[in-house]
Amino acid sequence: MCTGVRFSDSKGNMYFGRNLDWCESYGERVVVTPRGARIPSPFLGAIEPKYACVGTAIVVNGAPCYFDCGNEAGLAVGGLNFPGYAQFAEGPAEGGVNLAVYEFPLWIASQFSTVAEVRSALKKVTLVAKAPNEGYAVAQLHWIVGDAKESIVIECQADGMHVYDDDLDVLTNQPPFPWHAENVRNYLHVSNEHPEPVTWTRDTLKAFGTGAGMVGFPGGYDPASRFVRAAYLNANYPTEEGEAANVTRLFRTLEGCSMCKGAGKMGDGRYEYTMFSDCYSAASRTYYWCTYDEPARHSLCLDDYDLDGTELVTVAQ
Ligand SMILES: C[C@H](CCC(=O)NCCS(=O)(=O)O)[C@H]1CC[C@H]2[C@@H]3[C@H](O)C[C@@H]4C[C@H](O)CC[C@]4(C)[C@H]3C[C@H](O)[C@]12C
Repeated sequence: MCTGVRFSDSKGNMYFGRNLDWCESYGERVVVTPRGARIPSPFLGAIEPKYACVGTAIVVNGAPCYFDCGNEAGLAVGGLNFPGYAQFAEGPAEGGVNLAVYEFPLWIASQFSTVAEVRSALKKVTLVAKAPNEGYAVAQLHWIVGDAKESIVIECQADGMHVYDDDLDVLTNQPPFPWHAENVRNYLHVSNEHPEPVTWTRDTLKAFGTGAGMVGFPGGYDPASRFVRAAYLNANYPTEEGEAANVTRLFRTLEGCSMCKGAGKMGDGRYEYTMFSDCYSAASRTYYWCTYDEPARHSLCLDDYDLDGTELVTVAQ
């Protein structure tokens, strides 16, 4: 499963990241798309970036198929599994903007600078069930898109595209986002306060220790439990100053939702675990990541690259 999180620091700088929970690698890399790149697109002809972006992707026939990415203007997007609900158009619609599912994150990050712009542009978009080539399936995803101010969730189902304001700034997996937003209301009693002693009959009861107000906090790896955990941790993390502390905040929040090998099997018997975690810092235009086997963080700063270049830059993850 996957978990995505967004927040802004006290100066209004966005941090956006995700856990990639899965069982196998696709040979993904960290990929920079500069403004001068011309990305082949099945329905548009080419995507011409207005903004350079960086994220984790596979590159198929010159097209970066991003799992998630952030751009130089401070907008970021992540795709998370949504099987059983995701449904895309069989073919392109007449008029409007037709996009293959795999190019959606690139299109968002390369064309827009704010969530408001994306929300408005989506009115004309049809997402078409098209894979990058015959070697891949169409990914069954929904997406979280964030900027310095807000985030939205985009879900395409049998009845069309839904765009939800995400006032919790988190996303996990199925069922649809409105269900998770309601389910969180079951956890209003969960609190970080240390409970005062109470008297029941003639007994005075004292808390065992820190976390006593969190009994009932869901600990599972299922999407609903991770959604509640991510929303609670994101809402309660104390304000931090500076890039390093805020990057740590993002990674620690994700860690609170991460999956350890052995704990949960997929339907086909393989273990699912947090293969990598990442964080895009809009202020420094830096993409940070770490993997399951190597938890030390790596980073790539967009400013270190020629953002007017024409070639994709690919870095081992
Ligand atoms: C599996 C990943 C999502 C992880 C997740 O949410 N798991 C949930 C598990 S569960 O169902 O809820 O059990 C998704 C996120 C991005 C996806 C990839 C990206 O969309 C890029 C290409 C797109 C191609 O169509 C398929 C391969 C692919 C390389 C995708 C493979 C896979 O679907 C990825 C890696």
